[in-house]
Amino acid sequence: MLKVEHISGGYHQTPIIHDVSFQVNQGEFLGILGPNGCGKSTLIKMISGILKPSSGTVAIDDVSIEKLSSRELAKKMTVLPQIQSNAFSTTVRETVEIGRYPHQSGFFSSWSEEDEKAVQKAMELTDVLKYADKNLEFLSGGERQRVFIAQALAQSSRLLILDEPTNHLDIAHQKQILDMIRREVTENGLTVVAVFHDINLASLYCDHLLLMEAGRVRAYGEPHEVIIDRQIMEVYDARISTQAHPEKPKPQMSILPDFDEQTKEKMVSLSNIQKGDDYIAFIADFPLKVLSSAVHNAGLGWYRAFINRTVPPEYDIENVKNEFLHYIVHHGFSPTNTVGMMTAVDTKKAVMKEYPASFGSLIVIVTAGVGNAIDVSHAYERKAFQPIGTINTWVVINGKLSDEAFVQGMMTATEAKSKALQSENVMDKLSNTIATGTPTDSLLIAATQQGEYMQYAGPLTEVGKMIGKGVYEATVEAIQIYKREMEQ
Ligand SMILES: Nc1ncnc2c1ncn2[C@@H]1O[C@H](COP(=O)(O)OP(=O)(O)OP(=O)(O)O)[C@@H](O)[C@H]1O
Repeated sequence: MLKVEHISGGYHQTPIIHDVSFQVNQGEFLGILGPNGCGKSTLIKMISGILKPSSGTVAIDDVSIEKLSSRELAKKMTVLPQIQSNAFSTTVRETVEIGRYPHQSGFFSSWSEEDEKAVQKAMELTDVLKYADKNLEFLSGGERQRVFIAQALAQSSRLLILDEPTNHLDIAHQKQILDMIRREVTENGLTVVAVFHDINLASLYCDHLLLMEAGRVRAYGEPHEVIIDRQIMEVYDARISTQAHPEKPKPQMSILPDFDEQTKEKMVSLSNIQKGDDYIAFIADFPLKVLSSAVHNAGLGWYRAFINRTVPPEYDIENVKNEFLHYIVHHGFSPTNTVGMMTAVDTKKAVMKEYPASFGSLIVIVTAGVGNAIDVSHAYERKAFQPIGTINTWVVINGKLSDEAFVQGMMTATEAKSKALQSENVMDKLSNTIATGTPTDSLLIAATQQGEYMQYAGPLTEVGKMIGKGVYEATVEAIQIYKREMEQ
């Protein structure tokens, strides 16, 4: 559809673009990224015929744009430049109607039903119909932006070139406009080239990305091939870190700030533990990075408090999310800053241990109910699910863990827990084999993310050794407490 081959050029004698080539097929969305002044807008001007390259060619459907008249070009390609916030004296409808000019012929108005429909549809898609008769000067920057997007859509060409289409827009309208453009791309074969400053939006909505650096192509490919930590950091000269998007296979990045408000390293200890009537809590005065399989706020996040509460055996598990939220609020914890777990055993009997270590220290807190322990390798033989009986394990580390260390820490802790069940001869009553856990065990690994950096937490690392020893010893003790209770 659009083929750019070896274009170079700039303004007067100043070269800006150097040997840029790429191709966009029909029904594809290409995002152009790059730092301020790298030449994105200049490239857009060259693609759209506003600025002539000193060498190289731009072709649409294999026809060089130089061979097309401006009206022919406008029918094939719509260009929405960066919007300037000048005063405008036209109405929204009149502005959108301008998009239909390439379709008009002769001196006399040839406004057709098709023109009318295109204008109406464009205003509907961009949510500006409600301002149709308002003057542009009375609209906000974001509302105006949507009017110009409507104008571009009304032009009904098959190729849309947009320079920062979503700046000025709030997140709801960014999403609405980009969802709408994406739908036109996927369902109706529209081809789009757009400049983005927001790397995450570009990753989310584009099929391919072109990353520019000083007028050249630094990287081109699918978002995962372009949004790579080191590459983005080098091109933008800013520290970032990439993560998975929660729903789509499109990498997202976070800015890593270079300021540090904290002067003194903060530590946690067993003194951070508080016991309530029916819960045990670990409360820090700063957030810890946490990976957990809790009931409330599971997954990876930053939290200041963890609670493990006792619930009665007849607890209604169906309503657990809502009920737990109410419990947290009712007990004065912040619902967005607290991780919550539950157990049928008495949390006052939780085993709490602290281990000094070369990297800082490690705290382990375990509650164990093993009445319905199972051997995971025989679990497939079971039908009924008995939710009562849980081993809840917290491992809190004074140290800084990498993501892989968090995952390895979970593995190390799980292995240590299973070994404790083996040592204590806890049986799966159905298979009559040694149990490995219970059906509802929860695990939490938390780290202060200060002090020594630890890349790994496997069994033979310093932190892994302490996790193995601590979780094993605490779980053995918790099982022994449980057994004694059962005997009484
Ligand atoms: N009309 C012009 N005449 C001369 N130089 C220009 C002109 N327009 C832009 N430039 C220069 O060309 C270079 C690239 O500008 P361009 O606007 O293409 O960058 P950009 O990547 O779009 O930047 P931004 O992210 O800030 O919008 C800059 O150094 C700029 O000063």
